[in-house]
Parts: sequence; structure tokens; C-alpha cells
Amino acid sequence: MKTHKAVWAVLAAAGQGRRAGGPLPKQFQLIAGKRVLDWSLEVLMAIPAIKGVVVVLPAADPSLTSATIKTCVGGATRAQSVLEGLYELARWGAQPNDLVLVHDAARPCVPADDISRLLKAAEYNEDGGLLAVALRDTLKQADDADHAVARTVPRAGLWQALTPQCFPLQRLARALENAAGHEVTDESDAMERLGAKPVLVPGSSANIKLTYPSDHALLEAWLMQQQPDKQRME
Ligand SMILES: Nc1ccn([C@@H]2O[C@H](COP(=O)(O)OP(=O)(O)OP(=O)(O)O)[C@@H](O)[C@H]2O)c(=O)n1
Ligand SMILES: C[C@](O)(CO)[C@H](O)COP(=O)(O)O
Repeated sequence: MKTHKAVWAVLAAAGQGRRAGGPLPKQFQLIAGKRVLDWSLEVLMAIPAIKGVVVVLPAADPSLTSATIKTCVGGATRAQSVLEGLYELARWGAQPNDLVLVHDAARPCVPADDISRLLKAAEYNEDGGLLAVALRDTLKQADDADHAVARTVPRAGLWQALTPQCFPLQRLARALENAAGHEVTDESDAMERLGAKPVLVPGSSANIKLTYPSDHALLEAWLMQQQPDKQRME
């Protein structure tokens, strides 16, 4: 049964991008003619069900604000930044049972279709859900000392978590508050700690996160395909 009302989004863009390097945090770097953050925001804004988006930034910047976009300042960890985004949504008028899509600004290639399928799944599962990709390569556990293989890990049932991840606002806020002081790298982990069983929604393997400098070229190739006119000009 459908239990939720409006749908909102939080775009996490308050990180420092240490692993990606560069003169600016990765979400502000230009790829295929646009900031990574703007590519990601554009996908969210194209989903008709989304009522409003809170963009969580490293420092105040009202320039992104519009009737459907608000901004707030994030925290030291991704979890703290997302929590700030949820508080901003509540101040904006979002209701406790409303659904919130949380997306990494550093994942600009997420297909809109994947988000729509995630929303449908989360609307019918009270514990929410997340986009994910089933592990496809053989998995090795390394011996920390010298990178020798300690063992092969059975990969059946293992998935890589992507974003967006989608949960009811109030339960997600409580889960992230409860996880304070623990290392939680995604919303699902915080929810799982409270006993939730979010549903895994198979997503596109193109939805990679800009994490290391070598990811830049992959993202650029994908995003250029979305912009055939620009590709022809260059
Ligand atoms: N305190 C933080 C940390 C991360 N993020 C956001 O969460 C997303 C995914 O996080 P990650 O790839 O770990 O980004 P960074 O923390 O910026 O990267 P790094 O760990 O390399 O510094 C990014 O869009 C990032 O801007 C955030 O909003 N607030
Ligand atoms: C939320 C996330 O993108 C899911 O894969 C990821 O956990 C972000 O943090 P990480 O530090 O890059 O793992």
C-alpha cells in the first residue's frame, strides 16, 4: 500500500573531494561544459514527482536558490550534511512521511529512468530503497601487509550501493541522528542499524561517482553523449 505523500530530494554537495584532487572540490569542477553539481541537479529537476530540492553546500551560496531549490550548509561528514538537508526540508514544509531522495552531487550520470523506478519501489516499501549494482567481478580479500590475496570472497548476493537512496523523511532523520559517531557511508546503513530492510533497485553501472582523477574521463565520455550538439561543436 502507498503510505507516503510528497517527494523531495537532498543533493549532497558539501564534501571536499580529497581523493579526486583538483583546484576545486569535485562537485564544482567542469565536465562536458557544466559543473558536476549542475549535471546532477538537472537530472533531479527533470523528475516531475520531485516537489523541491535542497542542495547541501560547503558554504552559503544563495545563487542556486529558486522556487523549487533551496540551499543549506553541510557538515564534516556526508551523514551530517544529509541530516542538515533533511532539517532544511522540514523547515521548508516537508512532512514526516514524505519521501526523500538523497543523491550524491558527484554522481552526475544517474539516468532519470533509474530514479523513477527507485521511487516506485520506495513508494511501496515502508523501509525505502536504494539504487545498486550487483557485483560482477570476482572478489578478493587482500592480506593487508603485502597486498597478497588472503582469500576469494563469494560474491553471490553482494551489491554495490549507488545513489539516489530513498526513505521517509522523519525515519531517515532519526536514523542519521542515531548513527552519529559511527562511520555510516550511506543512508541505507543508518536505516539498517534501526532494523530496516531497504529494497535494492538494480541501477545503471554508468551511475559512477567521481571519486578518483581517473573517473573524470569516464564521466566526460558519458555526459558528452547526453549533449550531442556540444560534441559536434568541439
Ligand atoms: N561532509 C560531506 C562529505 C561528502 N558530501 C557529499 O557526498 C557525496 C559523496 O561523497 P564522497 O565521494 O565521499 O565525497 P567527498 O567527501 O567530497 O570525497 P573525499 O572523501 O575524496 O574527500 C559528494 O557529492 C560530496 O560532496 C557532503 O555533502 N558532505
Ligand atoms: C553514498 C555512496 O555514494 C554509496 O556508494 C558512498 O557510500 C559515498 O561514500 P564513499 O566514502 O565514497 O564510500
